[in-house]
Amino acid sequence: MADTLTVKDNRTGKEYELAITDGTIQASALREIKVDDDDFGLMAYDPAYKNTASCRSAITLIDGDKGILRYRGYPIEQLAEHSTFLEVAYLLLWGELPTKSEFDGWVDQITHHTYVHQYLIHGMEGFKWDAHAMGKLVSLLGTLSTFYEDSKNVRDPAVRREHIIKIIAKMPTIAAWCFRHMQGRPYIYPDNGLSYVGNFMNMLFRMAEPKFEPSPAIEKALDVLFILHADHEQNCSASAARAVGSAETDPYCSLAAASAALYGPLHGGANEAVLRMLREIGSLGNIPGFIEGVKNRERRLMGFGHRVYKNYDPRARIIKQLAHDVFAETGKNPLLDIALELEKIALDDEFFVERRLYPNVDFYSGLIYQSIGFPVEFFPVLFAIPRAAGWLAQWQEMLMDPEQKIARPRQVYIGEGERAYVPMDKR
Ligand SMILES: CC(=O)SCCNC(=O)CCNC(=O)[C@H](O)C(C)(C)COP(=O)(O)OP(=O)(O)OC[C@H]1O[C@@H](n2cnc3c(N)ncnc32)[C@H](O)[C@@H]1OP(=O)(O)O
Ligand SMILES: O=C([O-])CC(=O)C(=O)O
Repeated sequence: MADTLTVKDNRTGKEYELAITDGTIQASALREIKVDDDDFGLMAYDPAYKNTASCRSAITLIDGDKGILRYRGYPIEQLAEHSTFLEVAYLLLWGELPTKSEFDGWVDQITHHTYVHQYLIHGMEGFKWDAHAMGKLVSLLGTLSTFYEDSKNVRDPAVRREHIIKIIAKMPTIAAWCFRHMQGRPYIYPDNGLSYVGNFMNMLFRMAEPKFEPSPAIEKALDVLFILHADHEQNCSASAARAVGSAETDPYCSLAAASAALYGPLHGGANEAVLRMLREIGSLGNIPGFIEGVKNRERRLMGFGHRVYKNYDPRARIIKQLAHDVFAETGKNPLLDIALELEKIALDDEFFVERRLYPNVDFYSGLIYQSIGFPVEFFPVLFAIPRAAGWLAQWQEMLMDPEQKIARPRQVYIGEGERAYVPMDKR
């Protein structure tokens, strides 16, 4: 049932009637009132786009009040239980679950693009050994664009598909080499006889012959984490990929921009920040003092809160459960008890309840990564690898949308009016 809303353009005095269904102003109504370039009358001021839909999308649905997440209509719980990361990547990018032959073809294509140009190593060698892995990833993704001039032809669907495959295939190789560089160990080349995650882990952890073989439970856990991180509609990094890509920038540079956004501690860098926070708290006895500091706004409880979820993040629930499966193999992470107690206290405290702050995807993931053997600086990279599938799906959808134009928000100018230049000796 549609409601209507009347808005007035104060500049022209014109009135418009908008149809609202389920709290959303319909796109068709918005089209009717679309302003032309010279008409500033209907500009909305919405800092941080809290209430602005920047696009139409058919990829991912979040119902933040109910704590629901679906990729292309499939609930995240079902995908985590039954699917694999490469199948989910296919679903996000091409809209449907693949048939057996489509899937085999997809895996075959990904598998045959895992190698990166040898010269990329020169770029890697330019970094300090202890440079943050995310800084390296951002730079190397941008560098890759210089190897693929043809990727600039973003309006060609065949070119887009080729580079989507290349990026998904090469992300684990670049990430693993960032890790080896950090550790001062020789780079390991891809082994295309292994699974996506198996190959990644071999490139990370192999010491000498024979190849590194993760336990099936650990390999599965990392694959499930990849599924859970693959997309999340118009988050900060996906919006960066769309905005940069809307200038018809190539996909490598668009994803470098997305990775840079993900790096921040309020976004994908929160998984690293959570682990540092848990270490700093150090013991159960320090939790009440820490929580007081949060309530006094001295700091944030990292891994809590979300722009869209005002209920428990469904991924956090799955990851919390997954942690137990991993700890059965690796031994319990000693920081788990601090995380559980923080959650218990926060979910019972008026400050967090009033603001509807719940654990997000980053709250428990780092405990798993640490137990598998990753250093904290590498956690955001583990987020970026699967999120590349979502970024590419969002980037591709943006380019295919006939309504899409270059992303270019307006502003409300609050600076000085016109004034005359004052020579320096008169100031
Ligand atoms: C993959 C992801 O990106 S998931 C998010 C990962 N980021 C984090 O875990 C970092 C911690 N969380 C946060 O900083 C925020 O919750 C964000 C950035 C995720 C969302 O921010 P916004 O939607 O802009 O919410 P905003 O910052 O306006 O917070 C609303 C209120 O809750 C409080 N709040 C939000 N998150 C937290 C938190 N983690 N700890 C303490 N207080 C918080 C704010 O202080 C604010 O309170 P106020 O209204 O009294 O001023
Ligand atoms: O959606 C967001 O704002 C943050 C994000 O990427 C996620 O939670 O996975």
